[in-house]
Amino acid sequence: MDTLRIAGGQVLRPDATIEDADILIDRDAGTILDIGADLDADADETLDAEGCLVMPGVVNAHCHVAMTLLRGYADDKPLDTWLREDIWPAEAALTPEDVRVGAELGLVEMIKSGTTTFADMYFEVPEIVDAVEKSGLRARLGHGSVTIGKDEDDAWDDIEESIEVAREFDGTADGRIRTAVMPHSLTTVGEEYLREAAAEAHADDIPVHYHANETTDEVGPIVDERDERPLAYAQDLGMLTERDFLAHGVHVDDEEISLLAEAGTGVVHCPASNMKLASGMAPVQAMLDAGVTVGLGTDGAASNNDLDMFDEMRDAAMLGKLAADDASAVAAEDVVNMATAGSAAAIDLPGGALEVGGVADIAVIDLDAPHLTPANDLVSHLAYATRGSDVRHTVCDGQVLMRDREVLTLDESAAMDRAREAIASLRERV
Ligand SMILES: N[C@@H](CCSC[C@H]1O[C@@H](n2cnc3c(=O)[nH]cnc32)[C@H](O)[C@@H]1O)C(=O)O
Ligand SMILES: [Zn+2]
Repeated sequence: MDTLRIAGGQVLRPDATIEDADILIDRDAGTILDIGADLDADADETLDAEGCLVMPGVVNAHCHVAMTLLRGYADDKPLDTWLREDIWPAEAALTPEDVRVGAELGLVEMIKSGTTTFADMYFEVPEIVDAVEKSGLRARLGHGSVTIGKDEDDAWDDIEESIEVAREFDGTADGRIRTAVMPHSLTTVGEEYLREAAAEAHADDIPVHYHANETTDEVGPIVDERDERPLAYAQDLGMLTERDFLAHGVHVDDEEISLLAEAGTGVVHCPASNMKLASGMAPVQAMLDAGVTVGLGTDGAASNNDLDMFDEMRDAAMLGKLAADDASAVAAEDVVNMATAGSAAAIDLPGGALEVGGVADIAVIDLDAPHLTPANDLVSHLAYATRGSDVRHTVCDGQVLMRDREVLTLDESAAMDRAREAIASLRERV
């Protein structure tokens, strides 16, 4: 058996306690063999974790990873205007190669900041699949479909593509890639298309992922036209089941929160994007209290503007308190849980906890930094003080993706060079 040992660190356990322990990993199976003191010194490879906190790899449960190319491309506008005036015209000019370049840059950024798993909605998905396969990360990928403004044939083609892509790539990259059917949102995709997408996805046991209740501009028309809240509409469409997950859930009322809790549908909270686009404050504590599965996501780098999930944890804690008008709301342990086990549960992928027999998806945080000193409470530090750049090693599925801050599976400087070239050429075309 080929083994990897992570030695000498402090390990964050699923109950948020911290234990001095080594971790021994079966690299062939990609799973954790043991967690404890003085494990096998003869392991095939050892990662030093002296002075480090060893935690589950972070799970970014909602992203558009190739949007790294559009980082800083258009800022300081609300969602609808930002998409229509800037983002959609730029995206219309992206080539498959551009998406590949943007995705690789984003994957490097994720690996460097301790993210081992993510969920992604974009287009040119085969390029993203290839990049994820090469990167060693775990992901749930899908093609985002929009039908408004399209004739019927084009609209059905876009929905078909989402279904086909989900079927074709589910289980690829040795099972690290799973998929979802991804109609963009309840307002940008028409009713008959949503119904069909959900039925086709569920017929193959594939989840549906979409944006919902992100802005009041999006909720208003649904309520006016249908005299029902968006999530009641989603339930009627068959896309509010236990396997489905939605992004944002900012403007949800108490009845919708109950619907989510009863249905077991995951909600991915994206606090930075919600603040930047001034979309609103999600009632995260209320959702947690109701028993909703809540995960955490960055959304795309054009509305964030990075893919650092440690930033996101801090934002979630801060915004959650403001939204609840309660400093005890969305506490440190809650956000760490949201970014790990909560996200993994929402997108239904393994990971989010360090347990014997579980997947070896791990981030090792270097605690030897002024902003992490003194170590009064390491869970507090993860939520409030740690930065993605504090990550020293990243392991996914038992493979070392970054060792001593060097990314091993992708070429970091080449990814940056290619992104610079791609955006220069895009700016000439748009
Ligand atoms: N096939 C679609 C693309 C859908 S992919 C997912 C889309 O979500 C967009 N997006 C990024 N962030 C957000 C957000 O916060 N809310 C809604 N859409 C977003 C992103 O720019 C991308 O166009 C088309 O015809 O353009
Ligand atoms: Zn999004």
